Amino acid sequence: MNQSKERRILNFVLQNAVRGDPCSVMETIDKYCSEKEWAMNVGDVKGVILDKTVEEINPKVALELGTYCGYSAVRIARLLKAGARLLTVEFNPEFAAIAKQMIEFAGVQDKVKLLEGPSEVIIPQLKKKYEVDTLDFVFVDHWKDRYAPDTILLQECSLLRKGSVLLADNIIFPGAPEFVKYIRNNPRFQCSTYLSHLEYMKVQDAMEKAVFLG
Ligand SMILES: Cc1ncnc2c1ncn2[C@@H]1O[C@H](/C=C/CNC(=O)c2cc(-c3ccc(F)cc3)cc(O)c2O)C[C@H]1O
Ligand SMILES: [Mg+2]
Repeated sequence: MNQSKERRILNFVLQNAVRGDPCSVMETIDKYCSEKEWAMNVGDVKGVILDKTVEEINPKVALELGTYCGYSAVRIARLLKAGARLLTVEFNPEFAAIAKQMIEFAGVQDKVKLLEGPSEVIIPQLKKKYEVDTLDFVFVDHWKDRYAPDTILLQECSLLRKGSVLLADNIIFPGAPEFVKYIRNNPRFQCSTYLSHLEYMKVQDAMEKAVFLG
């Protein structure tokens, strides 16, 4: 059975990146996806916005929705301080298996817990099953029509506290119009938009930062 693109990306990393070096893994994925096969990683341009946001917050507990191949999980985890952790959610078993290997190869597995399943099932389990009190940071990068319902679900599950920060990818391309409408008109969130470029392309994209006001 022929290999998937995601499997080819992982193999390229295993053969060309430096084991235990997160930056090497990120650079290798970015090289493959800009030169050989495009893939929907947050990438090196928007990745800098993600880095700056994580460094500013210095989260103890971070959540990612949409692991895919693990590129942003590695990107976020490399910046987490000792004792901090990233929970990342992925419901496609093939992607989860690839991401797991990517995260282990990068050497950040002690900071990352990959939770396999749909976000609408995992989010309500975070407090009891995964011992989360509240989330300091949430990177939203899964199916775009899930951004708004999951933001509402996070609030319903009391997982956000005053100052919790959401960062959502792809606000322009492919776009998440319901989410943008919901979050920008919601007095409980302070929003800002970071204009950027779609991963590996000259196309414009943006990320939305939303601070929960409690
Ligand atoms: C609800 C739920 N629960 C758990 N995992 C979930 C989930 N919904 C998706 N996922 C998982 O996240 C990943 C999905 C991410 C969705 N991201 C995208 O669809 C996406 C698409 C593009 C894009 C841009 C230009 C184009 F021409 C074409 C596509 C760019 C991006 O940065 C993206 O994140 C993989 C999927 O299995
Ligand atoms: Mg994205």
